[in-house]
Amino acid sequence: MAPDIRGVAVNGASAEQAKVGGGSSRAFVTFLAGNGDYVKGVVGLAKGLRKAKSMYPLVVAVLPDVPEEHRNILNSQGCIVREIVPVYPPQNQTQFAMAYYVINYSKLRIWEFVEYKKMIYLDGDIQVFGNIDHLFDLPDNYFYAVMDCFCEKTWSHTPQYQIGYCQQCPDMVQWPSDFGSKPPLYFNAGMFVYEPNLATYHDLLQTVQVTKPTSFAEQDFLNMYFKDKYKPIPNLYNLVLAMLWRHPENVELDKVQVVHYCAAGSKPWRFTGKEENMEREDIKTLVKKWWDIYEDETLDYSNNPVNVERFTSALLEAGGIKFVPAPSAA
Ligand SMILES: O=c1ccn([C@@H]2O[C@H](COP(=O)(O)OP(=O)(O)O[C@H]3O[C@H](CO)[C@H](O)[C@H](O)[C@H]3O)[C@@H](O)[C@H]2O)c(=O)[nH]1
Ligand SMILES: O[C@H]1[C@H](O)[C@@H](O)[C@H](O)[C@@H](O)[C@H]1O
Ligand SMILES: [Mn+2]
Repeated sequence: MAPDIRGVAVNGASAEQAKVGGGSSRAFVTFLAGNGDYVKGVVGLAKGLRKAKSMYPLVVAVLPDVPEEHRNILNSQGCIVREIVPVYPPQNQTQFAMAYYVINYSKLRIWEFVEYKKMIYLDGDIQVFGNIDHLFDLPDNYFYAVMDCFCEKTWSHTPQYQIGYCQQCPDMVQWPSDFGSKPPLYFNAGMFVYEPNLATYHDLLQTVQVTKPTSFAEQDFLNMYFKDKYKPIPNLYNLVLAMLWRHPENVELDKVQVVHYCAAGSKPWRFTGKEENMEREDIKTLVKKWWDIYEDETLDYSNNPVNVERFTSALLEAGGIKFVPAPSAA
């Protein structure tokens, strides 16, 4: 049987580097909480990354309330399961845009994964339809993510929504001068490229404890914290579905690599088609594409010895050894 090398740093970070940070390896990372159906999203994502022939593993940061059974499913799909301790924001009367957003503060723990030099965070309700490994090559020391859209009802508590201003079409409605300065560019925190770092990690945790929680929870917090390091990347790396009806002129659907099923009613594993906009053909097609990956048994980790070969190859090459795969028995 092929060795299980999922936990091994693909690009050769040493144990010492792993302890202090600055490791040289790369991985995708997602977040999972609770015993509900988001585990399906993560399984879909693991299979999508495999279909896209990504070189890098998927780490799943799980809260203690994720049941053993779900962790086993993730392991059997080749994921690296890492338990994290929940992070709670300071007590407050905040109304989150969605009540469960409070758990997302725990995402801050992923800055602690310093055995990886660079990581790409993806929400569990994201699917990749193309290989995005090249994003790991973006210059270091920035925070890369896609600009959000302010047009959905989840934004109705904000001045942006109330005056109809969206950074996706900044010239349509001018920012009124008596509203103070225009807000800085704001990213959707369902996908981002970042570098784990212990100093940043401790500072994030300290800062969050003295920051008033706001409606988009850690997404608002990360926007505030990284505002000087943020570099927008094209929306084909995180298509927030509402863009399809709010800003179709900014979407080139055939080029989209990463789809974020975040619009109300769009989670593929719960899809009924009944909610507003969910009857659209483009939405139904994207939901079907998610299911095609989720149900494709050839994408299961157990059916992918090639996957193990690819990791082995990357590992050996990092050590200067050329890997020659054994001829297939078929
Ligand atoms: O019961 C749950 C709920 C959420 N999640 C995880 O938390 C992520 C965020 O939740 P959603 O994807 O449902 O939320 P949205 O896409 O609407 O949220 C957006 O705003 C949030 C504000 O907290 C986060 O920043 C999130 O990453 C960003 O995409 C999920 O993908 C999933 O990875 C779970 O594991 N279990
Ligand atoms: O994080 C949120 C969430 O993903 C919502 O579904 C979307 O309407 C918002 O634009 C975004 O900021
Ligand atoms: Mn999401």
